[in-house]
Amino acid sequence: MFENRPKRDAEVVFVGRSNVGKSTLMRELTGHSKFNTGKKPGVTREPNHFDWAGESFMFSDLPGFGFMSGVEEERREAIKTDIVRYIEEHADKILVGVLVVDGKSVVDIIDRHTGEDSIPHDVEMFYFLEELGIPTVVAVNKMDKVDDRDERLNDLCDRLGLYPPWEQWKGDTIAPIVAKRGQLEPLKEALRHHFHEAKRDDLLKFVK
Ligand SMILES: Nc1nc2c(ncn2[C@@H]2O[C@H](COP(=O)(O)OP(=O)(O)OP(=O)(O)O)[C@@H](O)[C@H]2O)c(=O)[nH]1
Ligand SMILES: [Mg+2]
Repeated sequence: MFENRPKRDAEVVFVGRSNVGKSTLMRELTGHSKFNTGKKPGVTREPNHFDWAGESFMFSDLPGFGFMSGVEEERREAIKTDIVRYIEEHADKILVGVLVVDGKSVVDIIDRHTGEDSIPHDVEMFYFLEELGIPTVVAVNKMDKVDDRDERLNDLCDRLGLYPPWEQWKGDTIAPIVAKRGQLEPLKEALRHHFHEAKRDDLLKFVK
């Protein structure tokens, strides 16, 4: 599983539920249209790596996790296990993990899945990246559909254990974007911040 990974020493991975716009985001970020996007969740089943000849860097769009209509529970669990293994295995190469969420629905989904002994996928993935010591940016996508912007973003911070107001996390952790329209500057800014922190200013050109 996931054996098509090019050998690169620096990588940014995109993770998130199915249909949140990961592939759209990759397409906009790289200016490349090879990524399949679609209305139907579960479009991406294998990682999509975007690398450059002669460069040590790549972006990787990992498959979506969580509910996908028409995909069996067992298959969904297998995809999630593969994602977790992939990240663990390549943690030393992963400079930044980008958790992509749908700004309109993420808080409701988190609240719906928070139980006595269950933790929602998005929150779990955020903590998982943190535990591995991978700097994490939450790309809050589809902000074009959100009216109560500040309230939504503050609620999301609260659910992720980040002390509100959300503005405190701007620039490194919380990045509201509209991938569909190429409005990605907050995410690019956060990526530049983390590249710089990792002493990889040579990579800034990929997020200009
Ligand atoms: N309103 C709105 N829709 C968006 C935005 N970005 C992506 N979409 C739409 O969301 C749907 C899913 O986009 P994808 O990029 O395929 O999502 P994905 O996360 O790669 O999905 P999987 O491959 O199933 O994991 C598409 O219909 C996109 O056009 C956005 O910023 N705003
Ligand atoms: Mg996709």
